[in-house]
Amino acid sequence: MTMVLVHRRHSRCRRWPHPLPLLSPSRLIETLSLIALCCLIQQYGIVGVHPFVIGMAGGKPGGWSSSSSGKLLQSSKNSDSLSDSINNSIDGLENDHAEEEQLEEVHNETNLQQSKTEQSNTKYIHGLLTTLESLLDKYIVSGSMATRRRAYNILQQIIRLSMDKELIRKAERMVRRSGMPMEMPPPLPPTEHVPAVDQQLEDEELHTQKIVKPMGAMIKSSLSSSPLPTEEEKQREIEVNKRLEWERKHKEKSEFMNKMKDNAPTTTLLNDPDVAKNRVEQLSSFAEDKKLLHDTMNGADLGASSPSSTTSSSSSTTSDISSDKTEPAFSDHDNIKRTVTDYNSIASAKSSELIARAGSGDAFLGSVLGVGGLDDVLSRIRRRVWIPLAAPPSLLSQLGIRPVRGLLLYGDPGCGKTLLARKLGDILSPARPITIVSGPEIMDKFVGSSEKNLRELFDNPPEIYHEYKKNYGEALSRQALHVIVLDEFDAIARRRGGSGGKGDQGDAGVARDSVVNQLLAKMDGVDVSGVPTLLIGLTNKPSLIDTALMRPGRFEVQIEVPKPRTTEQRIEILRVHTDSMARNGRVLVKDAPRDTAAWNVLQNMGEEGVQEAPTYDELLNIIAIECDGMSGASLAGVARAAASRALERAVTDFAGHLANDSAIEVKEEGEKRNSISDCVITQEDFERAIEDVFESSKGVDDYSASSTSDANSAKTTDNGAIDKES
Ligand SMILES: Nc1ncnc2c1ncn2[C@@H]1O[C@H](COP(=O)(O)OP(=O)(O)OP(=O)(O)O)[C@@H](O)[C@H]1O
Repeated sequence: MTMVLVHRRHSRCRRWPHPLPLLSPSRLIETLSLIALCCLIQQYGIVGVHPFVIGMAGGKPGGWSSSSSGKLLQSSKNSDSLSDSINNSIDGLENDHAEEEQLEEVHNETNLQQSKTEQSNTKYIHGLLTTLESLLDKYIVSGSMATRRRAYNILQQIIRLSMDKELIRKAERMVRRSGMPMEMPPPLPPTEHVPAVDQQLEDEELHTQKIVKPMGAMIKSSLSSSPLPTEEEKQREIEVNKRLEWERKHKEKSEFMNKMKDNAPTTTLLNDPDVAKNRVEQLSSFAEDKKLLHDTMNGADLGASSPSSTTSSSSSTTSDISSDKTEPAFSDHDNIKRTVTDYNSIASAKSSELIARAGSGDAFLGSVLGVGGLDDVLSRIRRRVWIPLAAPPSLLSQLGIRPVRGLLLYGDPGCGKTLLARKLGDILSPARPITIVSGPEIMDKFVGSSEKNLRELFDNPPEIYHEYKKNYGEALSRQALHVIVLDEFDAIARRRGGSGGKGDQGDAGVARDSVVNQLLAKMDGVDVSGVPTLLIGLTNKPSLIDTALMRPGRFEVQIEVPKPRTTEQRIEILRVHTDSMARNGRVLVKDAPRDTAAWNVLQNMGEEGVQEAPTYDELLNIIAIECDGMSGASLAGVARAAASRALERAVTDFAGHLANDSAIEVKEEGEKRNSISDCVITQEDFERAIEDVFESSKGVDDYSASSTSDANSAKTTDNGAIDKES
């Protein structure tokens, strides 16, 4: 038996344990099978073991030998084919290894290249992500459509190019968090100019002009070439001439309008309300002219839109001041100087004029407004908020003053903050309805939605009232003040960064911070295109509001709406809520109006009863003393509860009579009376109502006490933040 050692040239293969795994499994099986076959045939024993080939030798010594190349050399006749096979196998093995090494190298190179590509892709995508982030920040602040378009394009690039799916997901998360809609933004509005498109439009316009103008001329020339024009043709010629003249005039107007859009504003503000009104009306007349021109150019009836009819229709819609002018609007040279800014200034002057009218005289008196015991508060609001809004804008700009943008009303629950804000809205926003929204309504569970809600609140003010729209049109729509009342303001304006600035409110805290940021941005007027807006924030907890919102220029005016402290204040509130009953003779008082229910009841009580009854003022005084410590809402509750006691008595009585078929009692001769017509509220009703309200509002009053201490610990400065006394 001979030990045959089969070598491999490759040094790596000489070590033990050698990489049998380098052989492909099929090759290994083939080799082993051949060796086993050899063993069986020649009946030799196993003679050699090699790390990668188990060699078998047998027969005569020297019948098998090893070569330097590691091949088995065969000298035996019987074993020719076998040794060939084995040698082939070994050749195959070596070739395999060479191929595998080559493959491995190629593979490594590819891997290297791929990782380089991935790295540079990741780097590029990170760049895009940074751009996207800054665009989204801008979008959160401005809500601008142009920014949204750019951000959307960047997002699409990331989705298209990123090799790393995680980066795509990250980009999408960023977009969702910003509140930007994922869908494609609407196409560019016509006001956004693209030079190439503009050029094309210009070319097209020139082309159309070429077609339109000769058409009129053609008709004219064809008419003039006719030897004997008929009556109809003459009429037609007049119409054509009129039309050509009309086109010329309106072309001038169009050029003027374009000039207004392109050029910088040139004129001063106009404060005279009549002039302002006139100018705004002229603008609307111009719009009408333009529409008629458009209709005519599109084939509307020539006669109906003839120059004479256009002028008369437009002048008939203008004010009486302009209607007595013989010259049509915009015909004199001065008008050419007007710009869009003029109309905005005029409308702005008109808006302040309307506010001035609404708040003049007794408008700020509590008794007129229906708000009791808050005359101090009302006079402060008048001075700080109404006066700058009612002043002519030109005067304000000369004085360097801007109307306030935010008013914070704070105080205990039920002290009349919402009531006051509503009434103020009527004075401060006479041209359009006010918007009242509760803080929690703005907050949305979806990331970015709260900011969006807030933006929409500012960006979509209600339309101005019809009569103003009719008279002053779009210009006033842009300039009339929009009053937004934010009830439960602390829900959206809480201090950022969680309590103590540690950001311990988790995701909800982060979301709320972003809402405050949005509010700050909106209040700072980043978006100059919006209508002027006054925010009125209402809260029971002023100390929770973010301090950045309190600085001058934002919620600059902060006023406490307190509980009624004196008997007089409570009397005023009670008077607001009982005035109607007393005037209608439903309160049993000595000075009840004649021939009312109360007066009739008094008559039946006799002289003594009348003497005992209090007057209306005395009754209010008695109740106000007994209601010490109550809020405005509780006092209103007392009035309601007393009335319902009297009503209960009367209805029960009446229903009983109905059941007995005696609903109508004859009290006196000829007079038909029943318990309903005798329904009056007595002093006793009020006293029992006070007990009821005290009983039912016990918990609320406890809460009031605690929040009073909170409010009291905060001291208001007239123009600035709320300072904690501690
Ligand atoms: N000063 C007041 N004069 C007349 N009525 C008042 C006054 N204060 C409160 N009321 C009555 O109480 C009701 C509730 O008041 P309001 O909702 O304005 O209080 P609030 O301060 O906004 O309370 P909250 O902080 O709980 O929202 C009012 O509708 C009104 O009928």
